[in-house]
Amino acid sequence: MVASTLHRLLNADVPWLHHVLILTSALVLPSSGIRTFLSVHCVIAILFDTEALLAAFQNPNEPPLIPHPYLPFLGHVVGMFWYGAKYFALVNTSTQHPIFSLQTLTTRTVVVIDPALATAIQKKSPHLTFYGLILRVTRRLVDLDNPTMKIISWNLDGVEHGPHEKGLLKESEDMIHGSLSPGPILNSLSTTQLEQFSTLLNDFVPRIGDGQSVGIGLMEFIKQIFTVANAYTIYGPSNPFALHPRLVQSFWDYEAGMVGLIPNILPSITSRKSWKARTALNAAFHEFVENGHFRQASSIIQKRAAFNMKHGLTADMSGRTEVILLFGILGNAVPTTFWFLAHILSRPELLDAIRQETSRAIINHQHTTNEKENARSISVSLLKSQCPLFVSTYRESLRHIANLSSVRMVTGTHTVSAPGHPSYLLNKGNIIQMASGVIHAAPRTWGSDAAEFRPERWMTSTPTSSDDKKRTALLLPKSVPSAAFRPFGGGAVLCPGRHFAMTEILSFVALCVNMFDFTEDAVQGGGAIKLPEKDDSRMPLSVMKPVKEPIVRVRRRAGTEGVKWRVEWRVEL
Ligand code: HEM
Repeated sequence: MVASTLHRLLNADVPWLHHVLILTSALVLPSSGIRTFLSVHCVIAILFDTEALLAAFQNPNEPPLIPHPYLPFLGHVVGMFWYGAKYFALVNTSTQHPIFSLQTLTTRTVVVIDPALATAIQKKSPHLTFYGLILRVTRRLVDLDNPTMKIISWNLDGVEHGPHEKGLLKESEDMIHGSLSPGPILNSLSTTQLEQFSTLLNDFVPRIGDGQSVGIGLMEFIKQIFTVANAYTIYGPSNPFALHPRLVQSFWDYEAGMVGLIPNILPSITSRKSWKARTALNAAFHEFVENGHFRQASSIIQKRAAFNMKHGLTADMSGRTEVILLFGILGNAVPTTFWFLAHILSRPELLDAIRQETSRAIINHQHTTNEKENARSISVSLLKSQCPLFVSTYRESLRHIANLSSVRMVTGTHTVSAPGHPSYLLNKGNIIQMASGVIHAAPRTWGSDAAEFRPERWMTSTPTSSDDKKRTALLLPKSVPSAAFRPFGGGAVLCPGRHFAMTEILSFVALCVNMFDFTEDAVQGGGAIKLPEKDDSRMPLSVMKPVKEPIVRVRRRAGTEGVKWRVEWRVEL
């Protein structure tokens, strides 16, 4: 026992020689002032080595603790705030462990880098909770009160009252997952959404009057159309944004400052813009519920309102839960669409190839003498089945921007194992973060060109026949495990909106590239759009944003100014 303690002490990453020298000097030096100074210095120096000592004494089966080099307990927290999502990549570069842990104040954050371990950890388990953790954040994001938290948290993971007793959260979660799975409800939602896109985009640049153009930020353009269309589709014609159009701006002001609301320290001062916007959104959704506008909304919202009432939520709190759902609906879809479009527009050759490829999905494409007056429809099912380069570019865009870690909290100490790895002990109270950003960029998984944006990465390398059109888009490139592509999470917590998202994003971008020419605004020099830099230094709540959005000029494509476009859900040739 004593020998093992000594062994661990000696092996700890602690400069013992330095400490011993200082301590000895402190004891032998004649001046009491210098002695006190050196003793205090020595105590402080040893305190600064606390994490190295903790690492030396940790259970060898735990994921290795990476001591912060300067500041114990706080250093990694500051690092995460300072460097945002790329902090895990920075630590990983210097350590190269498949899994490691960081001391963060009183808890340990376990960072998972290896997809095989992520596969093992993300399985449904009685020892791990997702909602237990996420609810604490949600509460602060939309300002829920104690009685509401009590109702929502009832039998959260089916532990207190068994898995068959459904509380509000479980009831709502099951309903949303069911509604957004392939089937009639999803088809009906997508149909409404695509009609909305068609209408909004046809009106965006007027069809009459050749050469008209609109100048707008590219992200701004997508925010406008997506917010209005999704609000109509999900929340119906009397949705808060239809009644109060200024809320579109409020929603994105709120979204931009959400991270600042999480500490909940005087948010009306420390995160004022976001807090003010949230106040307006909460009030509008309160009105939405109170006035019964949810009765004209999608079946998802009608059912949610009924569950909320049954479980005793007030109209005010019920409205607030919609604000967070709306963030789930728009928060990732909008920046994903931005990057997908920006990657295409900034590569003229890719744009040409995609215009050519997506023409396979355009129907009613009649070459009459009056082509300008034609109506044209894009079929989503044909986009998905006949346009592999387009689909592959969508997936590659997601790989490049999705750096939100999948999180879990350990509720019971247990071990996990995966092929090729020793078993790892996860302790109760550990916070797990599966580091999607690091996993999506690993050359080990994606090849030596992992850092490159390769639009065709997800296509079969050879055509399945002599016809190049027969190349198809893959769900995953060869030899990439499914846990290595995780923009929609993984395992027990998978985004239920992924099918809806793919349909809306492919449709919107196909409409944009076929209807419009986008150039950089003259103030930015005109010409093809330059791909903006990714902002990877924020604590993410969604996929990455650009550091600066390009300002663009949008014109109808020459020769098709009068065409009325539609995008349709299920149209086969
Ligand atoms: C490209 C677009 C999208 C991306 C990248 C995305 C990503 C994600 C991720 C990663 C999660 C899991 C959260 C986590 O592990 O922390 C999630 C959850 C969720 N997403 Fe999405 N999402 C997208 C679009 C959508 C859309 C369009 C909807 C709704 C129509 C939606 C609804 C939801 C909901 C309701 C949850 C919570 C799931 C639960 O509580 O079990 N998402 N999304």
